Amino acid sequence: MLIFLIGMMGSGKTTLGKELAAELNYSFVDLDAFIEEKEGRTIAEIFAQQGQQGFRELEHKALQTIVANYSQAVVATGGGAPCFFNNIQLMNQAGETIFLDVPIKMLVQRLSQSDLSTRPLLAGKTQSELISFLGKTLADRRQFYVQAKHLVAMPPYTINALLKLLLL
Ligand SMILES: Nc1ncnc2c1ncn2[C@@H]1O[C@H](COP(=O)(O)OP(=O)(O)OP(=O)(O)O)[C@@H](O)[C@H]1O
Ligand SMILES: O=C(O)C1=C[C@@H](O)[C@@H](O)[C@H](O)C1
Ligand SMILES: [Mg+2]
Repeated sequence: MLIFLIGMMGSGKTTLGKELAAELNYSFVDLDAFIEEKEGRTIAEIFAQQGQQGFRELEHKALQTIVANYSQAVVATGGGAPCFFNNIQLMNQAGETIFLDVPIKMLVQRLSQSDLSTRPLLAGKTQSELISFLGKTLADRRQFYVQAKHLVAMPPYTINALLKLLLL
């Protein structure tokens, strides 16, 4: 089975995805890391050199490659991945999708403690700019995120709760 974790930057896709994959004895694939390795460039460099549109094209191709090459994996997607091309349908057809729905306040708390320079859409933003950007972005993206087959609202999540959701 392929399991895709989707949600905003800071919602815990990478953190939780690693734990879930270890629990299931599945491969763990981080879409952003997969793109960086394939390209030999960081996400920030790709944005700087090719813009967001160029990055979204690489992201779509990477997702197609993962779907074609993995059968048992937990995939932590990038925050915007479900919102471009037909990526959400692609993931829903290929496996199980879980939307990690985390309140903006908590995203801000977590992200302000992390390195924003690796996240080009957030780099250089003040705390109040971060709050308004995340609020607006989540409002735009929710229509895609809610197409996931499963929704987990609010932390704390437990691995057991996720396994139950997936009937595993
Ligand atoms: N359940 C949790 N409880 C507390 N902190 C958490 C939890 N999950 C993640 N974090 C923290 O929040 C930050 C963001 O988590 P993580 O990188 O897993 O998010 P992400 O969804 O993969 O974000 P991105 O889309 O930017 O890759 C990290 O600093 C991480 O330690
Ligand atoms: O939310 C987004 O649009 C992004 C999230 C990150 O995971 C990266 O995929 C990139 O920084 C863009
Ligand atoms: Mg991540």
